[in-house]
Amino acid sequence: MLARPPTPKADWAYFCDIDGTLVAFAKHPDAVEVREEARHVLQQLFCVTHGAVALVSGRSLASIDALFHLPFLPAAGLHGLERRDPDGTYQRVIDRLPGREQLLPALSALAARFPGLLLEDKGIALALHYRQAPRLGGYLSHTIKRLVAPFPELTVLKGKYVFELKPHVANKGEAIAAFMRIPPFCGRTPVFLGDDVTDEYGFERINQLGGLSIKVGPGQTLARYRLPNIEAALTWLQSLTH
Ligand SMILES: O=P(O)(O)OC[C@H]1O[C@H](O[C@H]2O[C@H](CO)[C@@H](O)[C@H](O)[C@H]2O)[C@H](O)[C@@H](O)[C@@H]1O
Ligand SMILES: [Mg+2]
Repeated sequence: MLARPPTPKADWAYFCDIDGTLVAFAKHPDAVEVREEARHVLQQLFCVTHGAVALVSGRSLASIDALFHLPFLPAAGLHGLERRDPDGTYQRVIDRLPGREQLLPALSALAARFPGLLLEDKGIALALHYRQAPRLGGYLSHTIKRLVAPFPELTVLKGKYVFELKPHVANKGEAIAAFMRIPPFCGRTPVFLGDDVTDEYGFERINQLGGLSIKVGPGQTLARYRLPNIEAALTWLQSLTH
């Protein structure tokens, strides 16, 4: 049983996952609703911490900006493959997805074959969603394993009703570590809130850095603290800004 995290402090650095942590799941990636409360809490955190807050997501930066409309906010997209630093500089760890020419048509064909599957083309990462066809999980796992076998540079992340294919050169933990090397993050205690298996890289790195790893929702985790749901995560973050 994991404890609730202690009261947040203004001199910590805050890293937040998006889907399942700040925003409730929807049937389609574009159908999520970002509550004004979530935008507000990020803006307030940004002010109170003098900019030491970043979103760390599997979504692309373009998708993050389309959802939150906070283009000044530091963010890591695509599980750390791309980053917007506090000075606004855009960084990409890699320019192309190895095997994209083979994988995109193969996954498109798969998505076209089964109703309920959705292929999200994120450029240097691909996500095959099966939230609306959950019984296909086992079959997709085998099929995708076979498709990526010729590309050892790739990792398959199994998220919530999604298989994400990405180069293994980056992950959320490395993205957090990169932010922690630069102002205004450096020298602070890092905090990371996440809900999914893909956030475990972040929790592991936060633990190494002596920070606070916070799992939002149920499930096995390396995180040292837990908050039961999105509501509790927002309330916890808000308690710093009041
Ligand atoms: O790292 P996160 O910020 O949690 O993003 C993870 C993935 O989130 C999105 O997919 C998930 O949310 C969708 C909308 O609720 C849902 O339909 C899907 O089943 C979930 O897996 C996003 O589409 C992905 O690109 C992110 O990697
Ligand atoms: Mg998430």
